[in-house]
Amino acid sequence: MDQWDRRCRVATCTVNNWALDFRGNYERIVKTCSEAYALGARIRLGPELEIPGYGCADHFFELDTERHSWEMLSKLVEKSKDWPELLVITGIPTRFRGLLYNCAAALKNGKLLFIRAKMGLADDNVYRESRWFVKWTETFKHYEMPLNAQIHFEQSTVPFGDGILESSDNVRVGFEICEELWSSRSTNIRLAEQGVDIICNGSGSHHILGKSNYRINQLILGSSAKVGGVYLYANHRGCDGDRVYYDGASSIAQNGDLLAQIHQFDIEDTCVATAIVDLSENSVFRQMKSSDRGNASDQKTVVPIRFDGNMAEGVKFNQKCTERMTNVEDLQLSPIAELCHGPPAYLWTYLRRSGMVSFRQKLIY
Ligand SMILES: NC(=O)CC[C@H](N)C(=O)O
Repeated sequence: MDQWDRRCRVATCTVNNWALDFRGNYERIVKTCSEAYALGARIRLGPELEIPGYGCADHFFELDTERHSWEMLSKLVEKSKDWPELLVITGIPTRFRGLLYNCAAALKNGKLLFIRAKMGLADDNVYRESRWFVKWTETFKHYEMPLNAQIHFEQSTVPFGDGILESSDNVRVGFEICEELWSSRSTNIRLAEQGVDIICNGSGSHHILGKSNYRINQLILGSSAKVGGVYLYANHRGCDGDRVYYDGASSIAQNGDLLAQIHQFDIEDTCVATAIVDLSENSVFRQMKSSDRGNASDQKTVVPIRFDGNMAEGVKFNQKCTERMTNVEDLQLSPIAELCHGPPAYLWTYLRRSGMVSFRQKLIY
């Protein structure tokens, strides 16, 4: 049974992580978690495969990539005791039954809660995910996965697969990893049918002219306007391990409204955005659509993975919910503005990653 005051501060972030920079990536993740926590957030979402970096390419064939990622995850789980009320969602490759999955990991206050495996891989355009990963196919099914005893955790197993998390105060958190949103069978539909309050999408989505606006306006806002709920989207920024450029624009939406969006082409290493959302608004929004209520009532009830701690607390009684953004024009660039801001941002991150001090460009031919 829902409680009445269900306001909660949620956080998303853009992180300029680099393929195989395990320590640096860990530090950036810790920085964003600390910032989100200091701002009073109860959940912090990071981008896809955030721990090793999205663009590790054939390094995903090397066991060292998994091993160092899991070493960092173990450190992060320990570190999460510094933010006891914060649910941290990060990204990590995980081997289960001998197969490698692209996963989101959920952890809180020293405990690894769930490893959610990606259910639709990206192989179009510059993406080659099925070269390294397999997709998880068992909808809303998860298994107890034994943890590697060589890496320190205070627990010996963790649920692995597909599922929904539920806090002590019944806030439901679900996962839709990057490509799953782009697919016509988007996961957010069945998450909403299970009453999920907060949908987390950690992504590794690269820049193409106009793509960012499509991603936010058509996919994130379009989906959230259809199925309702809070949508947290986090994307990388920078070059990662590839020649492509990831263009951030991490955002927070609720019931079709944009509440926060991190700038597409900033050059900071990390950015955090938060919003105060009233989760009761999700119920009101969904209650209004009888067709979807009918669809939802047809579905079998999924037993959630419960975790300790309240999500809908910490917002003071006089703090208002974040209002819908009205200055989207400043954030959602025109194609000309994207052409002006994109290449300098790309050159900056490329220069920084290469360790050089400048570019040499012949001006006279
Ligand atoms: N990493 C992914 O799953 C990429 C998904 C999607 N095709 C995009 O370009 O953003």
